[in-house]
Amino acid sequence: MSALVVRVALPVPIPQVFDYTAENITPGDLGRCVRVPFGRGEKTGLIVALPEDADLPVERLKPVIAIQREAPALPADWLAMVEFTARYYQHPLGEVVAMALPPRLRKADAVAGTEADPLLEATPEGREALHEARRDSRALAILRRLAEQGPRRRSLLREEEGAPAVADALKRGWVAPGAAADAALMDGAPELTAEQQAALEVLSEGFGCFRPFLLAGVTGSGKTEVYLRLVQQAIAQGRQALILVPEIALTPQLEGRVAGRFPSARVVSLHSGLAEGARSQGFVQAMEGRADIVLGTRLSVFTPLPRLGLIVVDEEHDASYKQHEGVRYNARDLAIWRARQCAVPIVLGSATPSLESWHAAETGRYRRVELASRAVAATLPRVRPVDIRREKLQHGVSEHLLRAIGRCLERGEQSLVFLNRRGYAPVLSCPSCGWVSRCPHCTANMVLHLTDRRLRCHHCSHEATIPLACPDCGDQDIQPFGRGTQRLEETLAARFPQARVLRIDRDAARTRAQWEALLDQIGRGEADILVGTQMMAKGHDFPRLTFVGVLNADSSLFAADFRAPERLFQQLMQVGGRAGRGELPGEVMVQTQYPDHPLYKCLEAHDFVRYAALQLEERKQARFPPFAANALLCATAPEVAGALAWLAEARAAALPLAQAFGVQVFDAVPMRMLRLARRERAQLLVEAPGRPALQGFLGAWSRLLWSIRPPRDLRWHLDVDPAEV
Ligand SMILES: Nc1ncnc2c1ncn2[C@@H]1O[C@H](COP(=O)(O)OP(=O)(O)OP(=O)(O)O)[C@@H](O)[C@H]1O
Ligand SMILES: [Zn+2]
Repeated sequence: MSALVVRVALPVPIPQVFDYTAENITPGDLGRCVRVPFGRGEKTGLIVALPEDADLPVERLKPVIAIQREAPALPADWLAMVEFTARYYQHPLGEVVAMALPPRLRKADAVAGTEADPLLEATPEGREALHEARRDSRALAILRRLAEQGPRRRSLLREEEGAPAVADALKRGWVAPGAAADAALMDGAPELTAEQQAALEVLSEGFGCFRPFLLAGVTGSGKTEVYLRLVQQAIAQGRQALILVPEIALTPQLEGRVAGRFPSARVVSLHSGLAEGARSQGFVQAMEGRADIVLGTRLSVFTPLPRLGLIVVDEEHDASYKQHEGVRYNARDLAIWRARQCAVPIVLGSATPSLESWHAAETGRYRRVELASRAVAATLPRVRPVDIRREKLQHGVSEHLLRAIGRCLERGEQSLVFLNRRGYAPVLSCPSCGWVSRCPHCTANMVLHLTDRRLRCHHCSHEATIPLACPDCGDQDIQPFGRGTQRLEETLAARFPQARVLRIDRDAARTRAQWEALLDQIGRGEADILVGTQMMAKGHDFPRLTFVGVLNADSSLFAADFRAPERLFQQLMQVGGRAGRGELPGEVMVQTQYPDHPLYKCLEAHDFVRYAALQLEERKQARFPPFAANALLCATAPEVAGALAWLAEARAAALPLAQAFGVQVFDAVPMRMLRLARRERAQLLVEAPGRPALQGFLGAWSRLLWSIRPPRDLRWHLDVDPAEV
């Protein structure tokens, strides 16, 4: 068959695909990258359809330049997924493809590593040879390894023992490819607790069909162990497992733990810190079915997996699953869609599930499985609010908290003081004229960083030197106001001169390597007091960490965003959950001016269920998600008036549609943080009774939006299911 027309998704910011002609096209070319003329230049895109007819007369179409046939074509289910993403998030398909495909594949140069990588095992002849051998050889060393450790990937053996030795052993018939299911071999797994075992039994009933589970397990309950057993079962069935983890959690420690557990499985790890080549290679390995486990952050939800058998989303509530720029997708939600599409079970795990998932479990859409106790520790840590209304704080820290740290030090244990604000002080100000260090480009203050002596805007990264005197009135007595992690570190070091104080925030861990080094240092016990931001809040497991103190939690208690209390509760439960995970009991103190606030009461009682019920009731009254579905239309311009005017036009276009779909389109408003990086911002909210209504409306509305010609300096985007409103 030689179809003539190919339909191509190109990375251009318009919701359109483009037709070209090509010769000798076969159905196998669907999903291949292609180079085409575009405008005055060339572009690379993906063939997304082989239509019978083009939208234009065929003679007016241009021919493609080249089709990349060396690399495998993207499979149909992958195309279906990017098409769904484009449709659901109202984003041009070509840009979704460009985001989801690793650069090397996009560039249409071939990616190495298409070779098969079988699991090798010792044959009966091999075992005999091992017994009879009198002289040692490299090939025998391979046999010994296989006899002791079970089957192993050929590529791993080549790395360990050298390629000639592997070839030699194969030639002699001592080793041979074994069954794929051998990759399920598990190493060093602890025996499950009765509770973990019970959970595993329920979850494993899900294999073979679409079944969404919510694994609600308290901090330290050993959810990871349960995931790993499930992964083992999936691999034993000859299937692949996809494990999604939050941005900050994917460390070599976790990679090592998973790879170490499955010595003969191929584990592909995907995250944003990966070099282009490594990402492309992992992607291809997964796509060709050679990877058994894909472990990765949000983007890896787009990894093609022909033998997919299980999806796990760890810490499913985590904000990093939602992308905040470009294609504003939520990887957890796409993972659910994908599990349904591939008819596989999906496990969403968390100690503090998102209210969306919790509600889905309450209403029976997801099946809830619980782990109510910790795996190792006898109890959950004791949590106490510290009332700071009448106490004189020492540089922001209460005496209660300081004494608890002191006791912890005496016992030789680690403590963590959590303050979600990096830098030395959030602002520099002048006491005589009221000048503050504002960012010239944003509605925000510039943060004082003393380690490198700079003022820095955390929103646009604008930097300035620290003035010696007030720029407005010349007063030399300008002062840092408030505190950040650097100042807290200084305070604690002064109070506990004998202690090793270690600060962990984005400034201390700029690169993945620095972040790793810090975690190793803590793990080796080379720090007594940790000062950390949210980077330290989740996932970590340090058995000697027994005390957690929290500063400045109140600041998000009355925030304007309706999700702020949910996030605060999750964050406090997660950070508190770092205490007392091993044999030693843990303690948590939260400084607050509102010790009787229901949030702190629920936290004290470790009562997620009650807090979730309270929050869901409020959401129901106010018609917030999950009792409604939202979208935001956002516009930015040099002046907010321009953004508001365009949004008003967009709203006028929406009104007739809104009525038809039963959705409400609110007036455009300037954003709370009006200026960001020299642009002013406004948005309008769309509220629908549910996702189907919202989707129906957005589909029709966005077609109109693309047809309203915006002023040249205006930019706009839609955010479907926004994380913040
Ligand atoms: N069955 C078990 N026997 C012994 N140790 C276990 C068992 N299950 C888990 N552990 C250990 O308990 C600790 C907590 O487990 P894990 O980190 O998986 O918990 P989690 O539920 O993911 O916690 P969090 O949500 O707080 O991150 C780990 O050190 C883990 O190795
Ligand atoms: Zn700024």
